[in-house]
Amino acid sequence: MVKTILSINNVSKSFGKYKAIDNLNLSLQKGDIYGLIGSNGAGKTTIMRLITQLSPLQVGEIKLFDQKINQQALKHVGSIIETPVAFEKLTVKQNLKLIAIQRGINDYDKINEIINFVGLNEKDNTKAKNLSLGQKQRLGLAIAILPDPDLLVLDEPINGLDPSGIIEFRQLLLRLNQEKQVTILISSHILTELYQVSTRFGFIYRGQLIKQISKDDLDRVNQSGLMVTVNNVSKASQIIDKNYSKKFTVLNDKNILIHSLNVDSSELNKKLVMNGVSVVSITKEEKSLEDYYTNLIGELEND
Ligand SMILES: Nc1ncnc2c1ncn2[C@@H]1O[C@H](COP(=O)(O)OP(=O)(O)OP(=O)(O)O)[C@@H](O)[C@H]1O
Repeated sequence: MVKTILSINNVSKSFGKYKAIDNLNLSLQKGDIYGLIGSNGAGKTTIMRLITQLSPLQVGEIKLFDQKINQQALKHVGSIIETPVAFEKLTVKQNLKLIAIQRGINDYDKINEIINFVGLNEKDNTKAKNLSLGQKQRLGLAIAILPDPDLLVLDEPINGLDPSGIIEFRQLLLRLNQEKQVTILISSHILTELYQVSTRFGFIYRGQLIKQISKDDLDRVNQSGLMVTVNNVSKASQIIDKNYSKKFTVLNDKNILIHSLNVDSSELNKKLVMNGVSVVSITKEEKSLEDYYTNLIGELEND
């Protein structure tokens, strides 16, 4: 059964006369890794601050685990929003102990388990202020997951990480999601990375959710077809036209794009070669999340 973890209903938020969030509706189902995408100032952090009650709700309703947000429900939410929350003068272990005391967690073995999980075992006695940026992000994640949250809210958690740090952080998130069934709301401007972790995407534009799409649907929409590279496009296009009832576009003197992936490329290859066309390649042409986002925003800004 699909279980709704978070639902944001008709939420608006203004700062003075400026409407930062405008009648937003969004929901997360259990197991989602929901990637929140939008340009600078679109409203992503504001949404996350409203969910975690760092910012008071003005209009609309937010439900966590099917109840109105309250302190009890928030105990099941971990977050990294803006700066990580560690105390600089405390060590990694002391920071986690403090959170354990605050949250009434008596099982101190769990602290070591989490330190291992986020890969800070060699730094457990290092003060937070002496950690590298990536290690600080890991400590932030450790603090967020110590209370075993059902929902993690992560605002640009991979900012500033080096390439291997990004890969490790991604693996941590996927493990949390798959092994501990944690639902995750995550924002990032690194769309290639967001694409790799997310199961659904929400696009925020000027405080509004302008589009929501699952990864499967995105992949379907983004598969733009088969790119056929040949030495003779006019002959090749006649063969394609004669044998396939598919739309295609001759892009230049070497390339033809067939607007479908539902074509057997080895059969096509054989037909072309048998008719004297020499085939350089036939490749699947897929667009990226970034292409999708750029198109979406481009359409809005040209309206
Ligand atoms: N406390 C505040 N007072 C006044 N304006 C605010 C406040 N917090 C946010 N805003 C405004 O609300 C809008 C949304 O900001 P928000 O931080 O949510 O954007 P964002 O999508 O997270 O952007 P970024 O990708 O740059 O982090 C911005 O125009 C911002 O200036």
